[in-house]
Amino acid sequence: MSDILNKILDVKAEEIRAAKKQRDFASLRRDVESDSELRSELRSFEGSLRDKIAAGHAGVIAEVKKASPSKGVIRPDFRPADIAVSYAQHGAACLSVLTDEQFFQGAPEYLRQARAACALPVIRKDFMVDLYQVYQARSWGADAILLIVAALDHGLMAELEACAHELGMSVLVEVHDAAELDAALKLKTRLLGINNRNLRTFETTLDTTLGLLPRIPPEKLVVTESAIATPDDVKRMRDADVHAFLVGEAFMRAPEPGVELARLFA
Ligand SMILES: O=P(O)(O)OC[C@@H](O)[C@@H](O)c1c[nH]c2ccccc12
Repeated sequence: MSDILNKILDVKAEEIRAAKKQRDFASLRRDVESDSELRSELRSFEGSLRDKIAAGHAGVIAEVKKASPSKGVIRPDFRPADIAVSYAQHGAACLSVLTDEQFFQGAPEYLRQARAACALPVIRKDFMVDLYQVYQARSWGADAILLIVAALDHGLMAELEACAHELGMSVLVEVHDAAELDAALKLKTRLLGINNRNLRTFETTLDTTLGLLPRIPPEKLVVTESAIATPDDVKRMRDADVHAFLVGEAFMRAPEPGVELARLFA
C-alpha cells in the first residue's frame, strides 16, 4: 500500500523548515497578532455554514482545487477569483482553497485571490502539523483551518486548535474511521469533517459518513467530505440528516463551477 499521507507529511516538514528560515516564527506571530485590520476582517466560517443550514439549505463548502495526487490536473484553466465569484453567486456557504503546492498545485496566493473576490469565509486546505502554519494561514486571510486526525497526535492537535481559536478562526477536524473520530471528539471544535476518501489509499465510499454518524453527539456539525458527485449522493446524505458538504472535483470539472453547485444541490 503506497502511503501518500506519509509522503506528504515528509514534504511538509521540509517546507516548514524552509519557510521558518525565510521568516522566523516570532516575527510572523508578532505581525499577525498586531494586525488589527486582519482581525477585524475575519469572516465566520462556522457561522456561515450554520446560517445556510438553519435556513433549510445545504451548507456547501466549495473547493478551489486545481489538481490532486490521485487525479492529476482537474482544472487546467484555473482562475481562483472567477471560481470564487461563481461559487458565491450560486449559494456556497464557504470556500476551501488548497494551499499545498507540491501535491495539489495550490498556493497561498490562490487563497488571497479567492477571498478577495467574494464575501465568503475561507478555509486553508492543507496538511497542518505546526503552529507556524496556523499563523501563516491567518496572515493570508484564512478564516478557518483543517486539522487531519490521521496526521496528528492529540497534544499537537489540541495546541493547533487552541491557537486557531485564539486567532478567531474556525477549526474543521477531519476523520476517516472510528478511532480517529474518538480522537476528534476530544477537541472543542463543533465542526466535524468525515472524509469519504481514505488518504492512505484514495478509495472513496459515502458509507464512511453513514457508518460513523451514530457515534456523533448532536452538538457536532457533520461535514461530509469528498466524492459527492450526483444529486443522489446529496439526497442520501440529507436523508441521513447530514446537511454540510465539502465538494471539490465535481465542481472543478464543470465549465461554470457555481452552476454545477446549484444543479447538484437544487
Ligand atoms: O474533490 P472531492 O472528491 O469533492 O473532495 C473535496 C475534499 O473533500 C478533498 O479535497 C479533501 C478532503 N480532505 C482533504 C485533505 C487534504 C487535501 C484534500 C482533501
